[in-house]
Amino acid sequence: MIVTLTANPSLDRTITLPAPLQVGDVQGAQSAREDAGGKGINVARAVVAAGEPCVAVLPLAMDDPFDTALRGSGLDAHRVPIAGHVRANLAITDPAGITTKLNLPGARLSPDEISAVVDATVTAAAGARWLVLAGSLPPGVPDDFYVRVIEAVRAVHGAQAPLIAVDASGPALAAAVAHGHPDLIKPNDEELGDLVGADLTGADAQTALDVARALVPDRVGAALVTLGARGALLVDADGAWAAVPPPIRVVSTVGAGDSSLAGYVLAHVRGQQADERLRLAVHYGAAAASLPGTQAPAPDDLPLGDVPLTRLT
Ligand SMILES: O=P(O)(O)OC[C@@]1(O)O[C@H](CO)[C@@H](O)[C@@H]1O
Repeated sequence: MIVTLTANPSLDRTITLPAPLQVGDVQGAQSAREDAGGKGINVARAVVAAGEPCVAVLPLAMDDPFDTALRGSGLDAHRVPIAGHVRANLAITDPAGITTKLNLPGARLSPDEISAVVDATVTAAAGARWLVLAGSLPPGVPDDFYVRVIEAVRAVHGAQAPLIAVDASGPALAAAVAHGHPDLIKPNDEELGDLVGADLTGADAQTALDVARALVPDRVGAALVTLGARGALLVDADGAWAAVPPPIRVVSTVGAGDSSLAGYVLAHVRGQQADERLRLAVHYGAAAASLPGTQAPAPDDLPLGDVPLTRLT
């Protein structure tokens, strides 16, 4: 079983434009859709679509309209009651596959609500193979929140604790790497650069590897670094591999990284080796980018074509 925690879920509104976005202009949209989103929820949707059991933990008020979209997704969700309401994030996509994303801060959590989210995650993690901690932290939640969750899960479950993946950015990721020793992190090029104070935007796999090696395995068990259309890099204690996606038509890149993480975890629970985990991660990321909105890919959505892989070390 896989458990995900989304501390800051979002109702993802995607607007598709028939022409490139013109800032400051009035433009007619072609279509719109809404998905129950937030990084951990997106991971959970891809995992469930692949037939693996998954529980998604999230803070959610009883009367939140987000629950309608969440129920529609068919996820097994553990809702931790809070007073605030889920944010709505906006993605605007154009015919060239360029996405503009506007994210709101999210509902403020009180100290009691934060403790309830930690407790619910510890409970849900019993017997799980993976715990995926994903996304930004909402207002009121301190930067070391993921460290707190990791420590609580490991303290309660000991040797039976699940492997823990962290998909975050900025101070939340920095704290998790400095103090939590996650089993896996999944930064993109920019987030990895922020972590070490370097500009890695657009970097190739070898450059990203040189940076990631400073973290793996001393600070994190492994790093899956997504590089957008250039594919991804996997670094663990035993080696490093790079993979590139098959050709696709990009529709919406929102959630592609989440699907990559889902692909990695799915391959891991199926007993696949590091290179095959990376291959499935890249395949899932490509599938998500070829689907509209934050739609999570099912196995049938995986694009045809190879995912060429190179061993780097
Ligand atoms: O504010 P965060 O949590 O960093 O990002 C939120 C978000 O952009 O991430 C997902 C795509 O990865 C979307 O479902 C959601 O809108």
